[in-house]
Amino acid sequence: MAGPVAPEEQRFCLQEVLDTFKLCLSENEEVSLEHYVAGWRGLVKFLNSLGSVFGFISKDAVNKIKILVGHLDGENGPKYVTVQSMVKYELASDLVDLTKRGNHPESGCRTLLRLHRALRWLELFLERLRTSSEDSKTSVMCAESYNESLAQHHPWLVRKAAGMAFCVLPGRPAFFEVMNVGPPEQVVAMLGEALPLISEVYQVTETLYAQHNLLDLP
Ligand SMILES: CCCCCCCCCCCCC/C=C/[C@@H](O)[C@H](COP(=O)(O)O)NC(=O)CCCCCCCCCCCCCCC
Repeated sequence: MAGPVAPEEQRFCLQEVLDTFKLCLSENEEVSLEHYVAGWRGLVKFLNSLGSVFGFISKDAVNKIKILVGHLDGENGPKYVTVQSMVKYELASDLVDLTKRGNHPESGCRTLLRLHRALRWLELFLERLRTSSEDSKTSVMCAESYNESLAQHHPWLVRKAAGMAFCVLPGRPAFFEVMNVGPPEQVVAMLGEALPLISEVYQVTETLYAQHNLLDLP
């Protein structure tokens, strides 16, 4: 017998979230900020479903999402339609602190950069999950991915706290279950489809930021 239907937010499926990253890229390789933010919202929901230990991480992500939504919904919203237009607009209008923190601590450029770096972590972690075996440890895969990416931008205390949170990640079977995609083979297949799209969004943003020397924004 089928159980009671879970409320909408508990039934979400990671595939839908990863699919939003597909919507991010337009034909001319521009990254839609609205879809980018929607992708992150879904990931945060997933993170929250893993437990309150991850609260400090999701809180920071939510803050960043809010800042970007504020720009999107603000009076200059049309300038924030794509990451490309945002970069162009904020640089041309001197709205970015380029070398040290100053008058623009909430620029779209520096805020998105934080999520962009986290997207690299996601790419590395999902690739490890995809190629993992039944007895692989999610905590180890997560820590390795973090050390190769985000950790390089975090101070000691944040790295320590993140490392502690990783330890309580559920094991691979339970983790796959929370993803709510289906049996492990299906999770692996879904990841195989989603990953190239996530990498592409990452690469396009990375190239854009590199071209404008924005990869180290304070
Ligand atoms: C599944 C386990 C999830 C582990 C998440 C790994 C990422 C660990 C990041 C730890 C960040 C700690 C919070 C503090 C961050 C800030 O200091 C720091 C710098 O900001 P600032 O320059 O404004 O000060 N912020 C950041 O680097 C942004 C972090 C954003 C992290 C978002 C992580 C979302 C994770 C989504 C999980 C989805 C997993 C899906 C897998 C199937």
